[in-house]
Amino acid sequence: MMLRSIKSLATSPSSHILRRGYASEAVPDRKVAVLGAAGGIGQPLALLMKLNPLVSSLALYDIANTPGVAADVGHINTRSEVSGYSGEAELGKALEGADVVIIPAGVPRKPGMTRDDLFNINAGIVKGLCQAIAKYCPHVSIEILLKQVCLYATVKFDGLVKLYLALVNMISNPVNSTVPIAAEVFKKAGTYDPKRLFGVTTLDVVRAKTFYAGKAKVPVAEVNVPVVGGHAGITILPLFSQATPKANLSDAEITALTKRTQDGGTEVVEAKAGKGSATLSMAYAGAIFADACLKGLNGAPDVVECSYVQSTITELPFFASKVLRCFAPLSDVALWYPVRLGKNGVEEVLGLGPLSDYEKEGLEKLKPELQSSIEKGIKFANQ
Ligand SMILES: NC(=O)C1=CN([C@@H]2O[C@H](COP(=O)(O)OP(=O)(O)OC[C@H]3O[C@@H](n4cnc5c(N)ncnc54)[C@H](O)[C@@H]3O)[C@@H](O)[C@H]2O)C=CC1
Ligand SMILES: O=C([O-])CC(=O)C(=O)O
Repeated sequence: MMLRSIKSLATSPSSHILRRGYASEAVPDRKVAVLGAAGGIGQPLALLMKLNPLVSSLALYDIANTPGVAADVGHINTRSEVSGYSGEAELGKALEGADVVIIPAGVPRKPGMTRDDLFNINAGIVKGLCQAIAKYCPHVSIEILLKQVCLYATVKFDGLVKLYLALVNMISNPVNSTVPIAAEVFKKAGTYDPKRLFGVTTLDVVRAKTFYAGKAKVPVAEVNVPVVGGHAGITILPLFSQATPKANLSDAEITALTKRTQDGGTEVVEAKAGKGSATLSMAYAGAIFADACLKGLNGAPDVVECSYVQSTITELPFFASKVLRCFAPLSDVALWYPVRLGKNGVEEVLGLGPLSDYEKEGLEKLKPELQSSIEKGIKFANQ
């Protein structure tokens, strides 16, 4: 069987396909689009993506101010070519041919607000952007099956044309609802592939690692902590019982670490006192997750990150957990847990592993809130 994937828009000119050819197999061309690129997260994220050698083309889109950000970041002497796109009329150009689309567009919290308080504004923003992604970001993949070689060297081919969407990294809050909104929009457009839609919960992992290292007095670079569930308050469930390196922390210390991880976003919102929420640490976390997606697309083995994806790990349709580097279909429920990433997006949604009694209790407590946020997103998208 000869299998060849031609990544390109159906509407793209053939020169585009050639430009994205296979001459440099080791580091393929990859286009990353950032939507909301002129914002508090968008700007440092644009900088970090410009520093990523896996990116060959960086498209920066916002409703305003992107030309300046693109000119600034574009002067950095790294591999990628940078282009800025401003206003809805340019959204299509920003998205065309993108392999990874990162969405930090929308309003951030102010003190006293929950992430869900952002729903009314951000749900509409995310819906509109996802409609554009569904329109401009499918890649055509042609699988050619070598059917038969007979005596006279007659060769028969069977072609199978498939549509694949770019990998979508959703940062905009409330993530617990914006990911289901995106899923519904893609379903309506006929472009939904659960392996290719991710809620970015990496910042929860980043925080859990930092707080654990401080408390356990272990080198932060060596720390691993899975964080599962969702991305708001008690739906964020760090699994400190699985943290490595192991440390002998008391129940009270684990409870305090859990609460601090769950309230990490609020800690920043309050410290910024009305000037927004986490931007720098979020840009860092977003860059880590996008890098994992690019590595997965490029075929690197064993790329595992936590992400909020469609999942069957629990009865909830979306759930965050570990994902193995890949992009294959999950099933009907989402919960945030580790996923393995690969050429197609999610290759495998990894299980939760053994939970402590405290974590089991946390898991049961988070389900009603997460379920209702998922339903709210689905309802909005179908109005
Ligand atoms: N997933 C996570 O862990 C985190 C998520 N967030 C969320 O990220 C979002 C962005 O936060 P910030 O960058 O601090 O906000 P910001 O207000 O500084 O930037 C948002 C940007 O989005 C742009 N924008 C608004 N509507 C748009 C549209 N239709 N198309 C494209 N761009 C549009 C704005 O012009 C602005 O430049 C918020 O919803 C925030 O809650 C923030 C931190 C962590
Ligand atoms: O707390 C917020 O509003 C922003 C966010 O999601 C985070 O920092 O985790």
